[in-house]
Amino acid sequence: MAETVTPFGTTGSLLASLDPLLRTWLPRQRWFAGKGRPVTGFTPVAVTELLPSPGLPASSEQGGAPIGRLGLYHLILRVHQPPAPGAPPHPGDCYQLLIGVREALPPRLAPALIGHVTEGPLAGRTVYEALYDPRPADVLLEALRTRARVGVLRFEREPGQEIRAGLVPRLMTAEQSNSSVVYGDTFILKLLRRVVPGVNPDLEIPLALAGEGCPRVPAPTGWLRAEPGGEPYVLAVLQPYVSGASDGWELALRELAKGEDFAAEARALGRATAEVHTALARALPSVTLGHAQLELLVDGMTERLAAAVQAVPALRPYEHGLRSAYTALASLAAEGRTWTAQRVHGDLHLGQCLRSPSGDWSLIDFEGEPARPLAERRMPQPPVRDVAGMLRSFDYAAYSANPPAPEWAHACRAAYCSGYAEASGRDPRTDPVLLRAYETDKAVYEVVYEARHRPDWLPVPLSAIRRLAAPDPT
Ligand SMILES: Nc1ncnc2c1ncn2[C@@H]1O[C@H](COP(=O)(O)OP(=O)(O)O)[C@@H](O)[C@H]1O
Ligand SMILES: O=P(O)(O)O[C@H]1O[C@H](CO)[C@@H](O[C@H]2O[C@H](CO)[C@@H](O)[C@H](O)[C@H]2O)[C@H](O)[C@H]1O
Repeated sequence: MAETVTPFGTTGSLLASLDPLLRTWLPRQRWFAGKGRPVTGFTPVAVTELLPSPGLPASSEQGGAPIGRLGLYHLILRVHQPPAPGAPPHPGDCYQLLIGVREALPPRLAPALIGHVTEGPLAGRTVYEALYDPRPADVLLEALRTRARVGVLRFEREPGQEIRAGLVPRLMTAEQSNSSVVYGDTFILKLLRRVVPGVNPDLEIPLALAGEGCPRVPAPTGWLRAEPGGEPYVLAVLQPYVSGASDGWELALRELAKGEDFAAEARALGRATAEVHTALARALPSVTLGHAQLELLVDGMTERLAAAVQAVPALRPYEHGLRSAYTALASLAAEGRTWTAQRVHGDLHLGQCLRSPSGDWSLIDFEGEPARPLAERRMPQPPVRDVAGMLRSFDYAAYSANPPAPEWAHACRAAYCSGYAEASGRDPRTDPVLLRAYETDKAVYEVVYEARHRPDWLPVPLSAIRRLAAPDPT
């Protein structure tokens, strides 16, 4: 990136001030994907001053008067880390940060502290995670409302969609892979954290579904893009907030705890999934997966299994049994069986389903599995892949209960498939080989995910691994 002159010097001197603080703060963030490896440095991809720093002259580019005693910087930083053991060298992931600068933090912002700057033009000031602070969060909404362009940042709003000024922001505290701010129960802004150049499915898919008039997915109202160095990034998406909604995971656990059946909701979820798939098949291209593509699919699954066994040795006794799910699929492909592939959700589970107070289900978060490369996440896939994700999720709920409730999972899984069949005319259970292969692939992914992020949960996907490796012969 070319050096940019800011009121306190160059982007280089801003980064020099932040560098030692970010090295310790960044790895502690839930959304930081490179945990377990030290941060060894940063390269700026884009640095944008949104509000000038307190006590420093306003930037000539910005031109505006300093607002209060708050400085606000938008950063896209490439984070350097040594590669994971056995992985090839990597230039480092890029993260989006919104950094506030104040002379001191009021107590309500204490959890947002990044650190105190000791050197350079910002010496003596405090830097913090600005999304906690309503003022910077308001700056973002106002920029979307007014379709602002600041430096490389392009704040855009869907034609015909209005955003009311002055909605009160609050940062969501839920565990998530990105960071979201809710504005007055009217909108939710998701700020993507690990960003990659290219078309982001979290904006692409909801926009395509909105174009089809599909009511199952909140339609984007606005978004933030940037094109530093000619590479396009989607950085944030604003959409209507489903006020008073509960997610499917919370609801499922609540019903389980009461010993209640969840089959009616599972059936409604099956219908909602099928409606989204039908709209996606209309909106975006489908392809036929023939022998060559299916071989690639099976190879991918087999490689992920091998990598997972390396990462989590507890999988080793089941490797052979699990692989039989993939060889069965390869055999069908060799016999000439083909499947239609289309754009899908890609990481569908109960937590991605919201039920409004009126009982309608919406699907959210079309980013796909964050660890997979963007090109892979945007590839057409058989819709059974999402079905498998949901079937795993019912199983997850049932096996995280004490005692486990396999009958409950069985009823939900059957009801979900029936609902899907009612709305689409295709019952996923008529495709058992593909379904088992995708369920196996998902369970393997979950084992690695839990080993990395929530080791206490590892027994939940491992119990499914045991069943998938030795399926009931009936
Ligand atoms: N449109 C919405 N209305 C209400 N709540 C939402 C909406 N979109 C997201 N949420 C809430 O925000 C949480 C995180 O959103 P999500 O898109 O899954 O982010 P991430 O990719 O960071 O996990 C969801 O679990 C849900 O509780
Ligand atoms: O939060 P994301 O959408 O990025 O998804 C990741 O985290 C999920 C957990 O929060 C994880 O889902 C797994 O646990 C869920 C219960 O917490 C369960 O409903 C899912 O079926 C199970 O896969 C998901 O795999 C991961 O990508």
